[in-house]
Amino acid sequence: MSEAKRLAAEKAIEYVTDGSIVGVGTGSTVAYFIEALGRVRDRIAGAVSSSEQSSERLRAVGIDVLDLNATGPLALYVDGADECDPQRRLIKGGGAALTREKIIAEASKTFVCIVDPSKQVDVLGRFPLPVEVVPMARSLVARELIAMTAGQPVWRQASEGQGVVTDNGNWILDVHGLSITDPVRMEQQINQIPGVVSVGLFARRPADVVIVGGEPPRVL
Ligand SMILES: O=C[C@H](O)[C@H](O)[C@H](O)COP(=O)(O)O
Repeated sequence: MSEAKRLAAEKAIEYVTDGSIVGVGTGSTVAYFIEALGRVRDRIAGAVSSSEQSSERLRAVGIDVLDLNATGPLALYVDGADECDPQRRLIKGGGAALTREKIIAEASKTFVCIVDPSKQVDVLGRFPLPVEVVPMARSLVARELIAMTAGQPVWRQASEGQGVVTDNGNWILDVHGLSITDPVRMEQQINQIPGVVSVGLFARRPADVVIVGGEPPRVL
């Protein structure tokens, strides 16, 4: 699948406009995009990054990483996804970067999502849905998620008893066993639980364009 990821990432370069600041997501597909963006770095004014990992990769290819508070709205955001439905609604956060990704998606005029064909589904939910939570609310949020969704929340751990810590200092619950027939509603409901920082459903603000890597790439 890495060739499909690379093909999707390279196609996304066509959406980059001269002199712009590009929003950049996180993950293995985005790593190919950063590589490609590095080759055209003289055409752009810099990037806003959704994670420490991507910031490092961007700097390594000679791209300035800027603060979203200083840039204003962005023309373009390019990011991967864990799942994508036919309406371009997404599950994201497999790399724990969902909150910053949601912020950059909201700040951007055009959100281009780059995926390999394995990410396409008819109904979201096969991939466990990530929810970023304030650590003290982990159990509370897990109970509320069970009551609300009938799914099974699992605390994402780096090792036994050690939660994976997001770039924002929080923890992740991955909700298994969902079949998300109304993603907009589920996104709204989960966002209302006290202690939830954000949920990895991108339905209220779906991608504008999805590029599925292949020979040739398909644009949805
Ligand atoms: O938190 C991580 C992001 O949402 C990624 O975009 C997502 O997990 C897809 O990653 P990958 O391109 O590595 O499959």
